[in-house]
Amino acid sequence: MKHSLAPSILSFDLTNLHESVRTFLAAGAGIVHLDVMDGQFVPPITFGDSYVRALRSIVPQAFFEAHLMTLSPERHFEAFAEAGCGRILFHAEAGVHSYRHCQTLQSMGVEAGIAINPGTPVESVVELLDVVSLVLVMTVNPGWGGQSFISSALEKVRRIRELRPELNIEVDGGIDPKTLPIAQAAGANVFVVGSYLAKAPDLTAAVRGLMEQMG
Ligand SMILES: O=C(CO)[C@@H](O)[C@H](O)COP(=O)(O)O
Repeated sequence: MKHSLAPSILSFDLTNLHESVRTFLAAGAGIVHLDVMDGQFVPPITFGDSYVRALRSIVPQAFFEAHLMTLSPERHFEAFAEAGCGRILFHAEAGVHSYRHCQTLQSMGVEAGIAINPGTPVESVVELLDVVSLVLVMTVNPGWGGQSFISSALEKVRRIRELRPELNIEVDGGIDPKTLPIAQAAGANVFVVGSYLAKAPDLTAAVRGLMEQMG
């Protein structure tokens, strides 16, 4: 099982974002995690596909994943795929046709990921496990960086890992050197990290430190 670090750009200084992205990729982080918020599924609004396209022109080889915290996520699949996202995650809570949406992403040649909020049970995604490449277990309420890790979400990670030993399980929210090993022990193998890296005095050292912990 491959372990990956996915820095979220949400909390980085936007005036210097391109340098931060270059730095964390050069330090070994394998995924650029893009938190797309629409002001409806969650209160804040972040950015859209044109922003992702601009970022991609700076690091054209990087693997981009879009985490759509939007209502009607399917409306945005094409735009984010064309902007260069190799994986698109959407929320199980955002609609009633998740299975079809996963099939749509597969037919577009894009990896599908399904995300669940802290209050959403594993049962809501069990029927999707054959059509996703990743399940994202939120370890904070979606919408903001810098929140505290919700440890009760780990039981969901354990249960999904039992059901699917080979599936990618990503955790997102409050991940830092203290919580990463706990999430990893529960069975997570992809780690979204926002504010810990954004605040790090030495970004390269912080990425390398987390990667060493991942082993
Ligand atoms: O999706 C989200 C928030 O909705 C996350 O990606 C957070 O942005 C992670 O940030 P930290 O909790 O690591 O600060």
